[in-house]
Amino acid sequence: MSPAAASPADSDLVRAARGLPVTRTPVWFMRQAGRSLPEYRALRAGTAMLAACQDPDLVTEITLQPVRRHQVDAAILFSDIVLPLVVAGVDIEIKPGIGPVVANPVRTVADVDALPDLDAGQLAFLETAVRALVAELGPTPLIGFAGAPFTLATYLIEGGPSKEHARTKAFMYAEPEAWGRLLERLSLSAATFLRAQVDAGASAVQLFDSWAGVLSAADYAERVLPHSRAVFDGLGERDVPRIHFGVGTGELLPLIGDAGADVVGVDWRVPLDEAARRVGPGRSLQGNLDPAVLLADRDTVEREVRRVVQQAQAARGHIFNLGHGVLPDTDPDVLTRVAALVHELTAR
Ligand SMILES: Cc1c2[nH]c(c1CCC(=O)O)Cc1[nH]c(c(CCC(=O)O)c1C)Cc1[nH]c(c(CCC(=O)O)c1C)Cc1[nH]c(c(C)c1CCC(=O)O)C2
Repeated sequence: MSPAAASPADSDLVRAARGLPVTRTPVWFMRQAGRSLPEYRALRAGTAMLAACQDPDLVTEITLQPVRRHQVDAAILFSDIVLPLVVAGVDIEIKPGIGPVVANPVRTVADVDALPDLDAGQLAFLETAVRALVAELGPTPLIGFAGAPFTLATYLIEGGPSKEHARTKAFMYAEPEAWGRLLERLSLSAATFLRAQVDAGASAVQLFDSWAGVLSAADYAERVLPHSRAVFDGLGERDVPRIHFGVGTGELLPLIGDAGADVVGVDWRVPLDEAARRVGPGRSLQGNLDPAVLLADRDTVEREVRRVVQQAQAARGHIFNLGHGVLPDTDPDVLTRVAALVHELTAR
């Protein structure tokens, strides 16, 4: 929570994303809502993940839990990257400890053409949740999000989580036209999903291209980036900062920015001073504490937080975050301490 901000548009998160002066470095954590919190586990008990994501009361409460507990500077909508597909009618289940599993993976050109499209009219539950959240959050911004076309394609084609994404790449090389159509359709549904959140009051958006780091820069630039750019372009004139994140994207950092981001999310592999050089001027950075560091002793956590804050001085603006999501075994008190430490170290 930014004590000085009167509105989310004037919050430290939005200001840092735009490279404007802040009262202190804003902090939030990817996967801040979720299994690290006992109050989340209690609330979720007996409700399937994707059902919870479509229940406005549960979405609102789960989204607020980490904001209350950790005093972070932003809420992120409780949802999932596969939700637009699920709402459109694709048979997907999120299996605990595994991730999204697709009943009928996309393996042929005909499978691509048979995918249902998302209609904005199917997102009333989402608008209800976002409006309730914005009212509850006051000056604290809500981050809306969507999965980027490539990362969604990996789940659709592999049928579930995968390490190498070999089937995905094989389809990309063997069926370039159908690949282009698939990513185009996924970009349309991601844009519809983001517009619904922003129009209901979200103050920033993050596009998760979690698995883009498995691609070469050349393939990413030619076969993926135009579709991620189309998602951001689909926001039109909506004046909210755009955060773009992937894991293992060290070689892609300049391109991740070029796709239309105000803020480039960086994992723990590239220090933020080096990331600032790769991303270039005109963009802020988000990251990049290794989530595994939170499992280490207190002194290590503090040293690593200080290092991230120090290296971030090379960036136009900095949003403190982890390099990827909170690990389920993380002690939530450590997250609370990290948020407080970042605030203390960076108070202007
Ligand atoms: C790749 C991806 C997915 N989902 C998401 C991504 C991109 C971010 C990343 O790279 O981690 C995005 C996501 N998923 C979730 C959020 C909520 C907001 C937040 O607090 O960050 C966000 C932003 C909730 C969730 N999404 C999921 C959970 C856990 C489900 C549960 O609590 O049972 C949560 C809280 C399930 C999920 N959904 C997905 C995976 C890999 C998993 C984990 C499976 C597991 O470990 O159980 C797909």
